[in-house]
Amino acid sequence: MPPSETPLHDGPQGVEGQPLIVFDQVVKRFGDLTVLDHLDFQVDPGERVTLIGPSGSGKTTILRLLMTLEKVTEGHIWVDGEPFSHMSRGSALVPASESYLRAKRKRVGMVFQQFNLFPNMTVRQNITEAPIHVLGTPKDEANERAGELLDLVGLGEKIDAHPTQLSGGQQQRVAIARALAMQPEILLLDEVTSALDPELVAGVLDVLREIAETTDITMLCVTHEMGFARDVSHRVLMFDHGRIAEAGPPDQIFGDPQEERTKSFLRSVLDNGD
Ligand SMILES: Nc1ncnc2c1ncn2[C@@H]1O[C@H](COP(=O)(O)OP(=O)(O)OP(=O)(O)O)[C@@H](O)[C@H]1O
Repeated sequence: MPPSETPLHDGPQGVEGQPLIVFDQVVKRFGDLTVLDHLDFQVDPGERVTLIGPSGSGKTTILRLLMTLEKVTEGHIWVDGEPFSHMSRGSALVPASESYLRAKRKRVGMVFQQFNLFPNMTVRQNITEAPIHVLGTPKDEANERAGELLDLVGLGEKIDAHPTQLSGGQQQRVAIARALAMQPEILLLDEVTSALDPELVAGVLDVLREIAETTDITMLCVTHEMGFARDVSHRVLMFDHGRIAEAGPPDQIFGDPQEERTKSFLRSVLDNGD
């Protein structure tokens, strides 16, 4: 799916043919450190985008902004034509309030490197907690959906287990099911296999491949798993110092990169055996 050519300037309107996510001149600073530097990019509905680039180039910060865990320093983020980092007040955009962000956050699911499951809850409770308490889903319906999602990630028989009884790969598959239980339009994946023993990586990637193939969820994925990125993404963005150094379909970025920074980054990843 090609990236949308829709211009940014009239304010995206959330109609068919418009991008789902727009970063418009986004700057993110932590103190004196500029992590994202007037960043512009767009993601279409259903598009799967992989973010690659050296450590510290700002990839995780992009996901955290979309999860509303960070706030932009300058610029704007739009989702489905509506302000995401800000909210409208009359004709002006003002910084978003916590309640506004909480409502927006429901559209986005994130899976982290560390699985972050609640250790005192069963697998079922981990998955149904947010749908019941945030979305108001009836308990029976949430339980039924938890069972379906656990089947999808191949863990149907673990519904009453506790996270400590599961391997890292199984915990991460539960974390994927938990993110999907909120029925997000956007799924953010941040190095989801980095904390796993090598033999557990393939099982998690297979689950994500299946989700990519069988749903139209929009995915933004930070990963060093280049084979996976090549298989599932429509587009790869190579970041360097908070800007996009190169962007294109995976065959081009991995097979025929144009920028020296992309070439040296890919060489370093391959040298590390990833
Ligand atoms: N809360 C924070 N406070 C201060 N500095 C931060 C904070 N979060 C991130 N940074 C800094 O911002 C820079 C970009 O971090 P980010 O995690 O987005 O990079 P990354 O490209 O995802 O790197 P990696 O591949 O190592 O995860 C880093 O220098 C990091 O130390």
